[in-house]
Amino acid sequence: MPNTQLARMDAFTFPSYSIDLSTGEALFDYALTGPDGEQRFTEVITLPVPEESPSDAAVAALGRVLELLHVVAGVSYYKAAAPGQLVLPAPLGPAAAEFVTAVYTKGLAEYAYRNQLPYVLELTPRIPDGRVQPAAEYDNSDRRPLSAVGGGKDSIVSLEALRRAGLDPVPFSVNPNHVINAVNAASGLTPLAARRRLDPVLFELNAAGARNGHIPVTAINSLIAVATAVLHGLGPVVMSNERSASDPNLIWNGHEINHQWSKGVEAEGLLRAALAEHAGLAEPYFSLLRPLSELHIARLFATIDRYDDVVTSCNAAFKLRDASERWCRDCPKCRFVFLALAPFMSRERITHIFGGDLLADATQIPGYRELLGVDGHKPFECVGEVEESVVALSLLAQQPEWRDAPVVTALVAAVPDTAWTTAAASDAFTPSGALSYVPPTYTKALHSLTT
Ligand SMILES: CC(=O)N[C@H]1[C@@H](OP(=O)(O)OP(=O)(O)OC[C@H]2O[C@@H](n3ccc(=O)[nH]c3=O)[C@H](O)[C@@H]2O)O[C@H](CO)[C@@H](O)[C@@H]1O[C@H](C)C(=O)N[C@@H](C)C(=O)N[C@@H](CCC(=O)O)C(=O)O
Ligand SMILES: Nc1ncnc2c1ncn2[C@@H]1O[C@H](COP(=O)(O)OP(=O)(O)OP(=O)(O)O)[C@@H](O)[C@H]1O
Repeated sequence: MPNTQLARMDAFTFPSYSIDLSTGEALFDYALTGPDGEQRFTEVITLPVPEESPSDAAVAALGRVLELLHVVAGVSYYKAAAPGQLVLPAPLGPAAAEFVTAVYTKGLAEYAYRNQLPYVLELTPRIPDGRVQPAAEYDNSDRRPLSAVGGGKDSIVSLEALRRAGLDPVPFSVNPNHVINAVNAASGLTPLAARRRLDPVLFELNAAGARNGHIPVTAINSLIAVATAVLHGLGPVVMSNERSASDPNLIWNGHEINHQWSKGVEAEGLLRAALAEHAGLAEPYFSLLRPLSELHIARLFATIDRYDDVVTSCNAAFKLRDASERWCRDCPKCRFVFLALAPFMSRERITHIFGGDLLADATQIPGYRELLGVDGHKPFECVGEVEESVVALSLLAQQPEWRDAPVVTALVAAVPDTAWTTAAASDAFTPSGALSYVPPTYTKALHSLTT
């Protein structure tokens, strides 16, 4: 379909979804519609099939979770045209409606900013009239947790914390790649995996110049994880989203633009409320690491060495095509994670993990200046706060092994005095008492690593 026709699309709809419980395959249909006709899409999400048939209560709760997933996974296709009308398939209660609205506005905020589409930030979904049948309560909070694994340091810290606390986690990933498979193998735990296949038509439209940009992928992966937990009779989904994920990159037209919005605490609270209201789930989902800074998580990761040969946080390794083998060593995320880990491990160990020493490479200085707030705004990537980077630098500047590294000396000279003052008073290693949804049973898991 030519882009001129896509540009005239005026509505996005959700024709149908279905699931085959014998294969775990769910089909989610979408349509962009306009005066020139419609463009249909089908996304295929395949859940792992449990050995034992799920109970009727689990099947009922699963159906409700999939209704939310159907709507949320539509963001990938909506963004190809960004029409003004978002026409939801069925009535929703207030909490589910608030969550869905936030996914399409706040979750697409970076996309709206980069494509200069301010109306996306104000989208109000059209919700069919009618009352939603209240969901039966489904309490699986005392079962084994499903722990999302992304292959990076954060999910490894959660997995080990849960294991040490005797909570017997089941690792879970969507489309596990070689990195995630290697992390799971290093854990020695038996994982579950779901598959997600975007409609290939989307890639054709992208190649032809359709609108494109970042989507709130964690919201999609989270709902797939919750669906898997329900289908397998497992307990809460445990994420590894840190406290700085809630902080925006910039403000645009009065709106916060946050690359990591669906990893943030607002999204977590909205998703929990939507799942309680729409699917009856009592304790479906939380982030174990929410009270911690990235720097604190890095310090905890340094105490665990069984994953050194496999851990990879670089997003380039997670591309659908042309993925890098492990760390690319030249992106904001590689720079930040190296800086955050370096104060807590030997130069030899970190060079082994990354396959190189970023702080010995002067070409990295401009990228580090952004992370330290000397130039530009916080990059659109999963990186910690400027303050955390300055605290890490201040620790390195005191260590004989690191203080003369070319990047460290250049950055120490570049950082303004005010930043050092702020870093000196930083609470980077004090778990935050602010909003967190970690239930009491799981607080001990966090304590097992932080104390
Ligand atoms: C790996 C990565 O960072 N991808 C982002 C990149 O996409 P790119 O085209 O370079 O590669 P692919 O990921 O292979 O995607 C190909 C196209 O497919 C579309 N698409 C992909 C996944 C999806 O769920 N929906 C889609 O529509 C899209 O059109 C791609 O062009 O740039 C894209 C545009 O900015 C980003 O959208 C890609 O991000 C992925 C969705 C992704 O998985 N990114 C995570 C690594 C990521 O950024 N995580 C954030 C958390 C953000 C959140 O709120 O959840 C983080 O860790 O901070
Ligand atoms: N493919 C995936 N399947 C399921 N969950 C995922 C996947 N990728 C990431 N996640 C989860 O999403 C959340 C955010 O991912 P993120 O990439 O920030 O974490 P990470 O890989 O654990 O650590 P790091 O920040 O070091 O990369 C984490 O809870 C992670 O476990």
